Amino acid sequence: MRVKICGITKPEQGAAIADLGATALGFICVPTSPRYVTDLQILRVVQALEAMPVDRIGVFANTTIEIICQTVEVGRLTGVQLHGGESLEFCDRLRQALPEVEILKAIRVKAATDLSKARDYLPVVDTLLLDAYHPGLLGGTGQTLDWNLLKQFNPGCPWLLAGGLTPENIQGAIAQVKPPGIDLSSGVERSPGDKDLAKVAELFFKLQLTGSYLPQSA
Ligand SMILES: O=C(O)c1ccccc1N[C@@H]1O[C@H](COP(=O)(O)O)[C@@H](O)[C@H]1O
Repeated sequence: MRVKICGITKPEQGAAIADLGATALGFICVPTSPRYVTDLQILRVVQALEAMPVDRIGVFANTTIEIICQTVEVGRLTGVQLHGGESLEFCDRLRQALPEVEILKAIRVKAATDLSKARDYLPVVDTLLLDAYHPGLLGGTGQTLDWNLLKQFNPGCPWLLAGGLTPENIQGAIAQVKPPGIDLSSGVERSPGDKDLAKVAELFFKLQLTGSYLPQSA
C-alpha cells in the first residue's frame, strides 16, 4: 500500500517519517496554507532524505505551469499534486512540460457525480486523490468524505484516499474503502506543519494490523 504523509516542513521530521515507512512525502506549495514551504525549505528536507526511497510530491493549487516547474526543479520533486480547480487542458500542458514527473489530481468529493468528474482526468494524470469537500478551504481540513460513495470506486488507475484520516479511523477506512493508497496530513500532526512522530508510528502500527501494509524491510 502506498502511504503519503503530507505537509512536511522540517528536515528531521521528513527523514524520520520516511524511516517509519512512508512511501511518499508531500510539501504544501500553496501560499495561503499554514503548512506552506518555499522551494528552498523543500530542498532542505529532500537533502536530509539522502538516498531514501520515498516519493517527493509538491502540492499546488490554481497556480502556473512556470511556478510548478521551478519548484519541481529546485525542490527535486518526483511528483506534482494539483489540489485546486485545474482543468483537463491544464493537466495536459503540465504533462507535456514535465513528462517524467508523476501527476496526481486531487478531487474534492461532495457527491457521487464528483467521482465521474475524477475519471475524466484519467487520460492525462497518473494518479487520482480523493479528498473531502470544504466550502472555504482547499485541503488539510481534517474532514472525511463519505466513504460509502467509494465502495464501487475502481477508476482503473492508481488512487489515494485522503481527507481526515487518522491513526484512530484508518482501520475502518481501509476495511470499508479498500484504497490502494492513503494520504494523511492534519491527522498526524501537533499543529499545522509540525508532524507528531508518535502519531505517525501509531499509524504504521495500525496499518500493519490491517494486513494491507507490509513494512519495507519485510
Ligand atoms: O494541507 C494543506 O494545508 C493543504 C492546503 C491546500 C491544498 C491541500 C492541502 N492539503 C492536502 O489536503 C489533503 C487532506 O488533508 P487532511 O488529512 O484532511 O488534513 C491532503 O492530501 C493534503 O495533501
